[in-house]
Amino acid sequence: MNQPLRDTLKVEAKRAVLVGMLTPGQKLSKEHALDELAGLAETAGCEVVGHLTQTRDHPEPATYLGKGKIEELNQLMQATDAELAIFDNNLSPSQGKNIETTIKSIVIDRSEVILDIFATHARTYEAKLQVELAQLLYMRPRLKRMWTHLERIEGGIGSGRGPGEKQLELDRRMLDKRVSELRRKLESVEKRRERLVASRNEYFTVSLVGYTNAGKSTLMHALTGEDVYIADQLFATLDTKTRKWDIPNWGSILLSDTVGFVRDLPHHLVASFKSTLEEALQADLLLHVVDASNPEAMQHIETVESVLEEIGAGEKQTLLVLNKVDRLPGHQTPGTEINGDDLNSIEENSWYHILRNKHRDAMSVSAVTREGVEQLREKVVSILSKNFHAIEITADIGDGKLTSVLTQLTEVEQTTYTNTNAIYRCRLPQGVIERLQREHEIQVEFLEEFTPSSTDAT
Ligand SMILES: Nc1nc2c(ncn2[C@@H]2O[C@H](COP(=O)(O)OP(=O)(O)OP(=O)(O)O)[C@@H](O)[C@H]2O)c(=O)[nH]1
Ligand SMILES: [Mg+2]
Repeated sequence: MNQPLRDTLKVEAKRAVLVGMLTPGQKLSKEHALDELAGLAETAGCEVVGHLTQTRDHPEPATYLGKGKIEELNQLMQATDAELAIFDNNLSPSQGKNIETTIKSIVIDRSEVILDIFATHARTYEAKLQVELAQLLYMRPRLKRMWTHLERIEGGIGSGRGPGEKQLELDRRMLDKRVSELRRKLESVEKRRERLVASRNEYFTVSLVGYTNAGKSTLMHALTGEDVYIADQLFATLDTKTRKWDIPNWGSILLSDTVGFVRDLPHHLVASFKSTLEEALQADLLLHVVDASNPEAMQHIETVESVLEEIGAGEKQTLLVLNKVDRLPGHQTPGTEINGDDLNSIEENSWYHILRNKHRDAMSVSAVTREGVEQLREKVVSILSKNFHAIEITADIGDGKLTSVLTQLTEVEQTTYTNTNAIYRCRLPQGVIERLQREHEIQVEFLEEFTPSSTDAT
């Protein structure tokens, strides 16, 4: 129905010039400022044929870059035979339009590239709905410009004057209709997922979160041995995947892999993916995976923390995992134990040392060589175990399901029966206790030894 419109968001193999602005607060050097955008553009299928940066205090309101720089961009586009200019920041609809008018080529911004990658990588029904919704919401204020793209592609329908207002109005209405349809469909998928999540409540849950390409899926594979999709590309994983992680003599954890984050994630995308992420964020613990071999690691951590904040998971218990230590300059001891302070071989003053000093509780691992993976496993177990409370559960004797859930979750230390009730003594984390209370008719009493001493003397 709105096929032609969606097509204009497709980046496809195109020769592209990357454009960025260096503002005073920016920590990146001029040479590396556009590295990430290049990665995004290539993942989207573009061929990068040129770079252009401008150092300025503030963007120009109408055209983002200064007038002279736009002219320079124009010349560079011609010299490199580029069809597309990709801006590293997000452009307002009118900035995009103004620049396009001047350079007479398609202009896209960071959001558009990310949306395009998401659209290509979406596999599940839900992810596809989420991406389409985000794309339509992004397009809505830019419809007029999308039409000009289309005209150019199809050789100028409407003799360059753009579509009539009537056509635009029709498109807008069509788009709004599709948006509400998508929202409705997503709602019903979400309800179905909520039921699924509820049925998993017997297990402890841990979620892997982090910047795109940090190695979340690789770590998931290293921990669970299950096959997952791993690729050296941005946003390889879009759908939350959950695998069982068995820990011998302890129990099982459900480990979820999630979509990666990136700086300036399009707002609509965060909103669309919020429900998928929320599911993962119900977890008892988050493992925040960082590519410690990337000089940008510190900024990546900040980005991830602010997205977590935005989706209401800022306060969640989180363990930082510094991954890819095998790639650190000076690293040379595969197979040996590493736990932070032993990494003397790694250059002093490197960003890795700064990272370690700032995050002393972080675990260092390599998901590829598996160094530190065993220690990570122990740490996760010890964190989860620390949350345990000693409790006494009184339940109806007829609740057989509760007995089987409890024996899966924990070792029941003592079971006694009265005529009507079964009383279990065991240890469980707070989150699990709350879930059991929601799902079963039970009374829970916290036993002295593990709860902080009560002021209420009985
Ligand atoms: N050298 C090295 N490479 C790693 C390590 N962990 C992951 N990689 C590589 O990093 C790339 C990205 O890994 P993924 O596991 O797909 O990363 P991800 O965080 O799941 O990425 P997205 O799904 O795109 O968000 C792949 O090429 C991996 O092989 C590691 O510990 N050491
Ligand atoms: Mg992944």
